[in-house]
Amino acid sequence: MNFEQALQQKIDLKTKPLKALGKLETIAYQIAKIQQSLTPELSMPHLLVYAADHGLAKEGVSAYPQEVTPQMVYNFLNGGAAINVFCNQNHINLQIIDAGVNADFPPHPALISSKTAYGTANMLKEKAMSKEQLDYCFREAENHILAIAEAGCTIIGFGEMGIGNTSAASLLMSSLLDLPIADCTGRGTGVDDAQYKRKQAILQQVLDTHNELNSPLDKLQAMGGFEIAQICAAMLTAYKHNMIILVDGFICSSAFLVAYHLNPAIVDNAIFCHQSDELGHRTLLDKLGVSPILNLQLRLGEGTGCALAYPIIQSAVNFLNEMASFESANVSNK
Ligand SMILES: O=C(O)c1ccc[n+]([C@@H]2O[C@H](COP(=O)([O-])O)[C@@H](O)[C@H]2O)c1
Ligand SMILES: Cc1cc2nc[nH]c2cc1C
Repeated sequence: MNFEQALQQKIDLKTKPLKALGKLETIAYQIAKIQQSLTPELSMPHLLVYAADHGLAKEGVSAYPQEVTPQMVYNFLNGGAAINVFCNQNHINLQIIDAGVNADFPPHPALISSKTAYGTANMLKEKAMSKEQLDYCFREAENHILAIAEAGCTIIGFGEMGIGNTSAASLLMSSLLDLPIADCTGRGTGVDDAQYKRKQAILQQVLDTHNELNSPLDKLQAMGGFEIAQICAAMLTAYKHNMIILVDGFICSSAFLVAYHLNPAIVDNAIFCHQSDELGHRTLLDKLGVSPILNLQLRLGEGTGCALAYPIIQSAVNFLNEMASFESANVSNK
């Protein structure tokens, strides 16, 4: 019997009707396979929130002003945001990364500075970032994930904060999946009908400006954001270290999409935690052929979907490790 067969048998011989633990069985199988262990472990869960500002925000593509990005970073550091609450509840180590916010922050134990610049350039006029800035994003994220992996973390979730970043995510999705921008663009923080029409028109203009680009990295450079680039690199590095990768909502999924185009095998280690209400996320997940754990109509970001799905992932690992088998519990199997 090979490893996969032994694993499936272990799941099937638990005291339950065949397949009765549904998606928990799929998650347990995936995690055991990643770790090549019939007794997998979730150790030192981390959640990293990458924050950055976007030059395109000047075009009025968000319902909120750009200052909200640094203000929310302070909120994260003071423990007042949704992600703080859910990480505390589930004992997940939370760190905030300044990937390129348009403000300076005093040192804080939960804050890592990987500041690329004070926000990206306006991609309607030029590429969002230079090649050097993209390289910096990759170097910083790789070093950071390496340190977390070496400390013994086996499961890592990613979140983001950045006014304007649904625009970058929609552009990457449209360009990488070759879909009309209308199928990839939602209301983000909640733009009204007039702003939504304008957002779509501006994003179409950005696509037309950068339509000569072919490689995923060139698209990321032209239409991404510093937080999206660092998350993409962090996910690729987490995969290299065989970590379990928790993917949050629309923006994190767009970062994953870039990573997937660079290394499709990454999907083996990814758990999609939540289907966001942001228009386009459902299509993106369908295109990847994945099915998320939760659908709670959230459209917040911050990694909240990961933190909320974490206890379900724990339950999947725990049933595999702790539940009795038909034989050990003396229960008749058909
Ligand atoms: O994660 C999601 O699915 C999601 C969907 C809509 C909005 N957001 C959050 O809202 C911000 C981006 O929205 P916007 O309208 O400024 O592009 C950013 O801080 C995200 O974390 C997040
Ligand atoms: C208040 C606020 C909190 C957020 N958290 C993630 N994105 C956000 C956007 C806004 C506007």
